[in-house]
Amino acid sequence: MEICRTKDAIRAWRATAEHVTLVPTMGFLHAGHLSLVRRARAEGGKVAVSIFVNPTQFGPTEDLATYPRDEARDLDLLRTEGVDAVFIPDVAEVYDPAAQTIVETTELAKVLIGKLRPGHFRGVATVVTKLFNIIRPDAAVFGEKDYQQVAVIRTMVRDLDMDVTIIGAPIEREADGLAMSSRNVRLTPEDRASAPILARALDEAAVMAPTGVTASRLRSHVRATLEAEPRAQVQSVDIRDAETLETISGPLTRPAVILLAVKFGQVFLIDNRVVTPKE
Ligand SMILES: Nc1ncnc2c1ncn2[C@@H]1O[C@H](COP(=O)(O)OP(=O)(O)OP(=O)(O)O)[C@@H](O)[C@H]1O
Ligand SMILES: CC(C)(CO)[C@@H](O)C(=O)[O-]
Ligand code: BAL
Repeated sequence: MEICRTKDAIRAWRATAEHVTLVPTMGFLHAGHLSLVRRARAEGGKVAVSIFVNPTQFGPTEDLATYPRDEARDLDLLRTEGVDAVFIPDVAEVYDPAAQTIVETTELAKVLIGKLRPGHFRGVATVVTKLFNIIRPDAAVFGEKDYQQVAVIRTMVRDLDMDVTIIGAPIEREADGLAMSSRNVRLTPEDRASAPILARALDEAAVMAPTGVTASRLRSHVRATLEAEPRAQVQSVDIRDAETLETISGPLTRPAVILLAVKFGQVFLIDNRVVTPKE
């Protein structure tokens, strides 16, 4: 496995590969990330993984300083997975302090998580553009746990005519349903025990969705389920068109996605589920 810390090094590796699928990550890898690596492997060709905790997608009061990191363990896991190259630059390698250019999906960046984390999707779109320009992958895999992030990337690629195929990969969960996340390790034991409430609320919603329930009734039910858990600080519960992320009112007529953001202490967790109405 080639470990590349500079743009020049990963570009030199790229020049030796015919077809490359990239898995962008912020490290502290878990089975969710490894499922993306396997999805990338299924494309054929070479697999590259980037590990970069991108400062521009964190707000000033967010957890950049405490974001979990373990480079040696990450590299071991990727080696075991048979990854061909890892791009693991430091901040100075990625960002020129004199840079002026940003990439932003103007509407999508403002709603849902974008409202809770202003500037977040500008940071994501900009760094993913840079990663695409540096590595020039044919395809890139993103997890559907970050549902809005996948929508932002797809929109950016379409709007800017980027020649990269975007692949969404399903959410990997712990045995009790909690969506895997690097941030889960920062939950206290009590919060960890309560956190599967997100998945339970989504499971209940999936059962209710085909009964002809309205979007607002479904949303209230999910919110009430979450609020019944005293440790959960509910940040947002949204029901949107699964394809366009537009708001929905009245009975569900098309697949909808339920998007949750909940804090436990200082730990920000997200989860989502696509539900289908009655046939
Ligand atoms: N449970 C999961 N199942 C599938 N994909 C996942 C899962 N968790 C993260 N990913 C995907 O892995 C990629 C890298 O994500 P990232 O490194 O931010 O990990 P994370 O676990 O989501 O961390 P965070 O604590 O920031 O939420 C993203 O495309 C993300 O959607
Ligand atoms: C796509 C990404 C690697 C960009 O920093 C990040 O947002 C993530 O890990 O999901
Ligand atoms: N997976 C999303 C990265 C972040 O929370 O900043």
